[in-house]
Amino acid sequence: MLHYISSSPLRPRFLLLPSPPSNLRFLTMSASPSSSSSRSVRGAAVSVPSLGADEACAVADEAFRRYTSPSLLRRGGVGVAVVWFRNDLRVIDNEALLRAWAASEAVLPVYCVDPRVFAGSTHYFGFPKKGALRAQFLIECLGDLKQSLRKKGLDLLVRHGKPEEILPSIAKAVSAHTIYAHKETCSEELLVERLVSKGLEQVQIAQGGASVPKRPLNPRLQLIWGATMYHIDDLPFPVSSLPDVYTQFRKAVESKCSVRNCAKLPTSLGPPPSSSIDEIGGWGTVPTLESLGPSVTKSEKGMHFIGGESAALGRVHEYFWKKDQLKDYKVTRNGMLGPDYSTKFSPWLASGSLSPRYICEEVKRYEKQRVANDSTYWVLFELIWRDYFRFLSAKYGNAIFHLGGPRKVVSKWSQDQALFESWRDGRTGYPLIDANMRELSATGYMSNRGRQIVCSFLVRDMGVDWRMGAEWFETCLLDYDPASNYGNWTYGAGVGNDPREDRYFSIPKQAKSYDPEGEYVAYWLPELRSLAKERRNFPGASYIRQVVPLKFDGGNQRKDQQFNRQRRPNNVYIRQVK
Ligand SMILES: Cc1cc2nc3c(=O)[nH]c(=O)nc-3n(C[C@H](O)[C@H](O)[C@H](O)COP(=O)(O)OP(=O)(O)OC[C@H]3O[C@@H](n4cnc5c(N)ncnc54)[C@H](O)[C@@H]3O)c2cc1C
Ligand SMILES: Nc1ncnc2c1ncn2[C@@H]1O[C@H](COP(=O)(O)OP(=O)(O)OP(=O)(O)O)[C@@H](O)[C@H]1O
Repeated sequence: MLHYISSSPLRPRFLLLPSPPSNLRFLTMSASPSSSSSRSVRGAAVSVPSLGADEACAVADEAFRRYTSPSLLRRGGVGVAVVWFRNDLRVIDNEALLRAWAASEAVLPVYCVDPRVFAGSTHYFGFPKKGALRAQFLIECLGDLKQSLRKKGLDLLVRHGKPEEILPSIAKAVSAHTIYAHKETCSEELLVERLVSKGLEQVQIAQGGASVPKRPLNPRLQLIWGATMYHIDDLPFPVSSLPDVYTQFRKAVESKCSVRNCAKLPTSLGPPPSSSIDEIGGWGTVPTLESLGPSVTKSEKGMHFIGGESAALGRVHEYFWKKDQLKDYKVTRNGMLGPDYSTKFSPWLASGSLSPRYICEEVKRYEKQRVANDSTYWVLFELIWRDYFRFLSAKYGNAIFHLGGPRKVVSKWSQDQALFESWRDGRTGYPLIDANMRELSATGYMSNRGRQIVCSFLVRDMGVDWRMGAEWFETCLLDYDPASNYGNWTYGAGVGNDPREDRYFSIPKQAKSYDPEGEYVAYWLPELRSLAKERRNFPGASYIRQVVPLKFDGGNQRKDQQFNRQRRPNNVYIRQVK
């Protein structure tokens, strides 16, 4: 049984900044694939994926064809089933959608633009719950989902409001017997599941068919697991006994479970219950730029991620097959600059536009057709990390959001606003930190290497409450996912479930290893470009004054640097120096 604890009070605050339709963005933002990496290094922004419109459509169509299998599927249900889309904005390998289809004669897909998700504030520090870039990415996901559902004989009903208010009334209007949705694991989402269930208890629908008694029934909420590569039911232990060491978890699942196949699609998922759609006010529209507020200023640098399942399928195709990057992933994955050092699948995984099982099947296909090596395996290794954090969130419940983390570690933290703001805005005086934080604000993305470094700096060198960093990431990240975000932050802060995951990242050492020529910092901080390459990460007095000294300076600190000793934060313990 997953745990439920009440959610935070709502502090509504709309931050939804819409965008042009995704098909338009394919046209306006496409770049020649071969030039994308070098262009990003020189300056211009690149779209991810960087496929032209025709190519993107062809790739998505081909994937849909491969995952359509009319002969294997049977539809034996009656009446109407509703699909409540949440963080599963895809058609391929969407088990909730498929189950609804199999158990009904008509399917109604619904998405609720929930003010708690699109607006409101983060729990402790009141940052915007969803930054404009992620809101925009999600709008694109919804637009694409609507189009894909239409191609499959359905459509997407879009309503603004809370699911627990919308879904019961829709279920009543269309006489739905079941609402299918994917199960979540964190308390905010679990609360909504409970409220929807409760709301449905108040609804009575008459049963159809001559052979069944006419006693009215409540529609029910059927929750399905679908967020991870390994299915929760296939784990060799109950989630409550999940190992606290990642390697133990990984070895157990790799040796004892297999990844289930992606669910295949029928040729058509239709029809929708069209007769009742007019009665409930029509299909509604995906929020647009005009309807939802001011536009977001697009960064002229870095990556522009395109939302939606079609773009996700395009990125898998581009990274694995077209650019043939998969075979080198393990070597390149610690990079920071350009679109191709890592897969960039995370924004689509977080919105559910991409199934991790689809990635797994594409890895296997690549291994058969091209090459199988450490790199091809390593993408799966990383996806197991993602699974692990998701299962940990089910095991530990709200403890992953608490200051002491799952281990209830007691230590002193500062909530110094000025220090935090210098970190948030990329003004710490450390180019590696500032460049990463500026990339995050400008694009909604930061490399895994960057995330580890800025996390370590905030919690170790500044001694600032790690939840401030985690909540800022929650605001900004396109790939924000509560389990992965708070899971990684608890590790970085040394309060995670595994006491050994407690590391200090030395900035001079990281700069030398991962940005030896200062290309990354000079990209985001152009004022450093004129310096000699080896000085870009160590600019001394020619750059902003450093707001705190480093705990360990790796022997690279210049003697003439001025530190503001008053600001030196409370000590946090450090177990390892990396
Ligand atoms: C402080 C911090 C916060 C983070 N917050 C998030 C978050 O909110 N959402 C999120 O998806 N990832 C988060 N990560 C993990 C990781 O940084 C991103 O998943 C990764 O950078 C995404 O880029 P990519 O898709 O190119 O990754 P790749 O290197 O190509 O990896 C492939 C996939 O593996 C998964 N993965 C890789 N590393 C991790 C990891 N450490 N934890 C969980 N999954 C992983 C992701 O799904 C990723 O898309 C965080 C890491 C840190 C250190
Ligand atoms: N998906 C999520 N994303 C971000 N934060 C979440 C998510 N799910 C839960 N949380 C946050 O975790 C918080 C931790 O809950 P907590 O145990 O603190 O309970 P609480 O009722 O909020 O009590 P308190 O006010 O004492 O913190 C939740 O209130 C919620 O804001």
